[in-house]
Amino acid sequence: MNYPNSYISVIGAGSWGTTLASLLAEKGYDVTLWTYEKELAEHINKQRINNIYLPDVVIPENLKATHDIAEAVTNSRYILNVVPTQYIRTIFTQAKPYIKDESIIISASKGIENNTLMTPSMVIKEILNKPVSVISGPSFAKEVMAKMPTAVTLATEDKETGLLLQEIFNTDYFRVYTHDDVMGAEIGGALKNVIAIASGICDGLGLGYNSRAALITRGLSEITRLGISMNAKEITFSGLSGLGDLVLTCTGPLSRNYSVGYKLGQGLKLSDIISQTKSVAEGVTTTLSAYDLSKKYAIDMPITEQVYLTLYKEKSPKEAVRDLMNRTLKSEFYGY
Ligand SMILES: NC(=O)c1ccc[n+]([C@@H]2O[C@H](COP(=O)([O-])OP(=O)(O)OC[C@H]3O[C@@H](n4cnc5c(N)ncnc54)[C@H](O)[C@@H]3O)[C@@H](O)[C@H]2O)c1
Ligand SMILES: O=P(O)(O)OC[C@H](O)CO
Repeated sequence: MNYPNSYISVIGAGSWGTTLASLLAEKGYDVTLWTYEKELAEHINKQRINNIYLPDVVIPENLKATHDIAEAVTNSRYILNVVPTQYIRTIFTQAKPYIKDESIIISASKGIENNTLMTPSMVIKEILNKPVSVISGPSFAKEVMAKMPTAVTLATEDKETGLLLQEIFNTDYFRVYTHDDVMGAEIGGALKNVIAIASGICDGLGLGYNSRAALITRGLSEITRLGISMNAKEITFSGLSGLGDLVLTCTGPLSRNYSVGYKLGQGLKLSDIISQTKSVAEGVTTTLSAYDLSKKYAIDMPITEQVYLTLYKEKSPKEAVRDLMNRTLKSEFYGY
């Protein structure tokens, strides 16, 4: 199939970048996948396998990998960011001189930058001075790569770009819905990772299904409160990038964030858990940002606070659960 302006760069060859790059290559686009690791680009080009982040799955022949950021972005009409959040600023600053003015930028990363408290699209927009669209929602890479039915949100600042990107990403197993709330899509996608750590902790402690349902519901409540204060739309949090991704990540053992929490609940130390894998659990660093955002906007975020104390202040998971349950009693909904 031939598409006009069909060059697409995918920046970041973790499991999600590799999956989205493969999906686009299978649709017939000319896809270049930028890898942080030099040897990974060589391996993908020779063996058609991402042996570090997504082994056992064959990568389409028309996908080219490169470790050279200039080569990756120079001819591209579309540039898709899939770099873990804390590295986006460095990588896009390096890429900036080679990115064409007319390029369309999309971000698929889910986190909040530490210290600046900016979402991925805010970071990239600051560097490139252009609008950035966001693709988010319940989407485990392994399941998308296996072509299991998946639905996601594509949030854009303008409708025309939304319709264009919807056509580009949509397949018969990857259903793309347009939306206009970039901030809401990113806040939901980033903060669900924090609640997923809490959900994993509960399961690791063997606390049953009631606690998990409570965490999902009250987690959504605190994510929504923060999102609204950051000018996101309330309705976004009941959509795919909000509730949808929260449910998936809090209940699916495929989630890296849930798995970190589960191991913490079983008594392992955070530093040991992280050192055992090359994969990123964005919730670990995003917890710091989420905690800072709750203070900045004066929003009550009790689950986020307990995850922060557990990850960074050596509070035991059991004590965190006890303190969550023993807070001052209150009404479920403000104003009722
Ligand atoms: N994996 C999924 O199912 C999935 C789904 C949706 C969104 N996401 C999001 O996509 C983003 C990328 O996650 P992933 O799962 O593809 O990654 P991953 O955990 O599979 O791989 C880690 C990635 O980090 C990169 N990396 C490590 N050190 C780096 C550095 N110093 N500079 C730049 N890059 C470095 C690696 O090259 C690799 O691409 C995250 O924000 C994640 O939340 C992931
Ligand atoms: O494995 P996780 O916890 O990073 O979650 C992956 C995706 O964000 C799920 O939508």
